Amino acid sequence: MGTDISGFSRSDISTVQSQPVKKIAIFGAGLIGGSLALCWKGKPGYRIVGHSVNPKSAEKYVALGIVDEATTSLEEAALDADFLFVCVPVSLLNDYIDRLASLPLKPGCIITDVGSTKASVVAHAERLRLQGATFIGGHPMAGSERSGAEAAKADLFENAYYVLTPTASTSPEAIESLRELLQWTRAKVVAIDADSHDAIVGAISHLPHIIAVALVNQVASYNEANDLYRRLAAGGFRDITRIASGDPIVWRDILTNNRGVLLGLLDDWQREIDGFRRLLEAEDGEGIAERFRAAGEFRSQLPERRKGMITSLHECYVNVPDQPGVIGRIATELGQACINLSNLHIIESREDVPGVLRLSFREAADLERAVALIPSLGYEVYF
Ligand SMILES: NC(=O)C1=CN([C@@H]2O[C@H](COP(=O)(O)OP(=O)(O)OC[C@H]3O[C@@H](n4cnc5c(N)ncnc54)[C@H](O)[C@@H]3O)[C@@H](O)[C@H]2O)C=CC1
Ligand SMILES: O=C(O)C(=O)Cc1ccc(O)cc1
Repeated sequence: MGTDISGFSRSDISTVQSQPVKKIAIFGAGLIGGSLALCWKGKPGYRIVGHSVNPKSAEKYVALGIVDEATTSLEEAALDADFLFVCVPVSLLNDYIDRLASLPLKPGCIITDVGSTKASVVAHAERLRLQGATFIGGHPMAGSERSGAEAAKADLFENAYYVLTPTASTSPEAIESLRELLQWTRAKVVAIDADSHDAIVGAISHLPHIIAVALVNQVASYNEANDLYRRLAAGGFRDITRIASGDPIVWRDILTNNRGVLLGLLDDWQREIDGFRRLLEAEDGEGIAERFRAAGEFRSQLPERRKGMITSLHECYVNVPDQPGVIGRIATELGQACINLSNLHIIESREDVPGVLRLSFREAADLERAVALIPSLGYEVYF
């Protein structure tokens, strides 16, 4: 079986060529909506239509090649669509679903969303009793601290979990049809109920985002008196607080929407921290060591690294001379060696870190290959 450069096989093409083209409407093609759109864009049998309230954004979706067409008309995007993906911040989801439900949608179409919380939107859609359409809550559990259409990537969800939250009244055929479409994301699709989703994701994603932001703000306040805090924070601190750079509006909406769950989790967090305080007050070194042992044991049971919530980046620093063309050369050589660079950052101050270029990779294997290649180009690499 042959495979073409966009990754689909000839048998995929012949299967879909005989079937009518499926229209996929994406409402809000930002990081997540845009990345989903790219999973189907250019594949035979799909037409991707982007919607934005902002005409400039709609034009940008087409210019970036994320969608086949874009419109500012909700109705135009929704009409005849087989799948409608609502990819806007959580506080807007219910309103979008209300407005879509008021339109003469294609019978049998599936409306889904990508919000990071699921209970409220699923309950809202259940109450609406959609006529002829099915709503299935969805959450692709991969992302990044970046946002907007420019950050969209076709492989964002590869190997990640994609949670669907059907209810007792969702037809198995509709779930199957959405699952089939989501195969193009190469994510692992799982179905759980919305309340369990919010409890689990609250603990493994939302609480860590709160902790990261609190930690950064605590250190920022010390830094007001002494800039060394910031300058020495380039290593582990930088890594564990990466998620504090998430989009403020997206995170405002997620945290306020999952408020009930988070208040309970913060009580438990307070108890954990108070436990540490008591161990320190009692100078109980063995107690502290025991906490590290318990954490290490559970952590060693986590699944192998896969893209998911709080994916860490793999980074190295490269020392390069201040000459024109050097950065371009490194990027080109990595590209030619098929090493996927996820970000390249020029560091202004040489004092803080061992090199002036920071290269980030999503996969550890790409970092390893870059670290092996770069010295052969004549540059020192640190990681
Ligand atoms: N950021 C992440 O890593 C992840 C986010 N999500 C969820 O995906 C959804 C979208 O988030 P991102 O793609 O990260 O955000 P984004 O900021 O990249 O994209 C948001 C999209 O919504 C549109 N939008 C924003 N405000 C709007 C308004 N007032 N009216 C109409 N459209 C508006 C924007 O134009 C943009 O197209 C959110 O519900 C979020 O909870 C899910 C998984 C991961
Ligand atoms: O950047 C990271 O590692 C994240 O945790 C991204 C993320 C943010 C929100 C989600 O609902 C899912 C994933």
